[in-house]
Amino acid sequence: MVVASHTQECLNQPPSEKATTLQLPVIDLSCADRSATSRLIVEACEKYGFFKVVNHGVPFDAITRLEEESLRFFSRTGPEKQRVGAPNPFGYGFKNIGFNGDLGEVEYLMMDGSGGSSSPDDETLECIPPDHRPDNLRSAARAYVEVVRGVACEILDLITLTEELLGAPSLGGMIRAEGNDSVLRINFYPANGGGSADVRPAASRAGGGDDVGLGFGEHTDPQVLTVLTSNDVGGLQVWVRQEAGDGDGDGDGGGSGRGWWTAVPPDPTALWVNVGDLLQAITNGRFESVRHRVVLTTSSKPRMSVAFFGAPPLDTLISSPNQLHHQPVYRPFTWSEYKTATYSRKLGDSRLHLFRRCE
Ligand SMILES: O=C(O)CCC(=O)C(=O)O
Ligand SMILES: [Fe+2]
Repeated sequence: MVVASHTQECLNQPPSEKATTLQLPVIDLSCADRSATSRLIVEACEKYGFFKVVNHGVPFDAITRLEEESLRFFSRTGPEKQRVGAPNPFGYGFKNIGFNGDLGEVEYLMMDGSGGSSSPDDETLECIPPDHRPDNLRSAARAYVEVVRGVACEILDLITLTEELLGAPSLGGMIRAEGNDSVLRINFYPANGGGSADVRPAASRAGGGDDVGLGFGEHTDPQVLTVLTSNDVGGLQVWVRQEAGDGDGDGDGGGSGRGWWTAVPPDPTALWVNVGDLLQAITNGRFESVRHRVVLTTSSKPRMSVAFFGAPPLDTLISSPNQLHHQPVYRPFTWSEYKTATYSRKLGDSRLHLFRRCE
């Protein structure tokens, strides 16, 4: 999938095309019929690469505690926040998303999401004076990772119940494995896109739109699966391919292929799941990793989101089971190789095509 990078030019500029609204799939994880749930998840992954999860079992308290502690952290002064170190890989970043010049109106914290007993960011924190250490935030993040990782594994286990994947190596096992490379990212987008509502360009105001800038540029997540939660401030948009949706937009807004940017209505009680690039490769392209972005609005409240990115240990070989292909689309590769390819490119750049087999 070719993904256009719109990020650079768009800092503080709302994207020109408007998002449509569309009913996105909702999965009830408490449903006792696991095969029916499995079918619904597979259908959602094939059609949208994205779905909402309700009755997921993550206690609302765990989410609100993490949000409150995160808000406390992001309310500190810039120099205080920077004391936790740059996000390399764990730490605090702002405006620069990643290492290759991508910019967004976002502050973020990268934390270990592996659920392992000793976490690499413990060492990073050793050098920070105790009164600057976000200890409460870290314990809230650990508690949250514990449960959200379980949800990610359950969803992956449900996917492997489908006939074609029966007998394939367990997808959930990849994220449960000792040494899994999962991470937690807490995003904080300023109210009013970081300025007053009047920062909107005239064209946007004339159109009656309330978008004020780009929080997080268009991209796909490189890992297996992302589980996202946010507060009640919207901004997330997903790209729905024309074959999947019945959107009423003009259908050629961004990236490759025809489709629509679709606004995801915020729901702090729900989780949202994105198919990542690795899952696209494992399913031989049957699932498509979803392109998404965050467009800031005139909300007087900051948007906060917490993304759990489920990833296997670095040396895990990514390949699709025989049942899923006559012709494998991608050559086998390790997560480590893929990660290197991802982090040496820009946020919106296409990466999976580098791993396609030569025809
Ligand atoms: O803030 C959001 O809703 C999305 C963030 C995101 O896409 C990411 O952290 O990869
Ligand atoms: Fe993302």
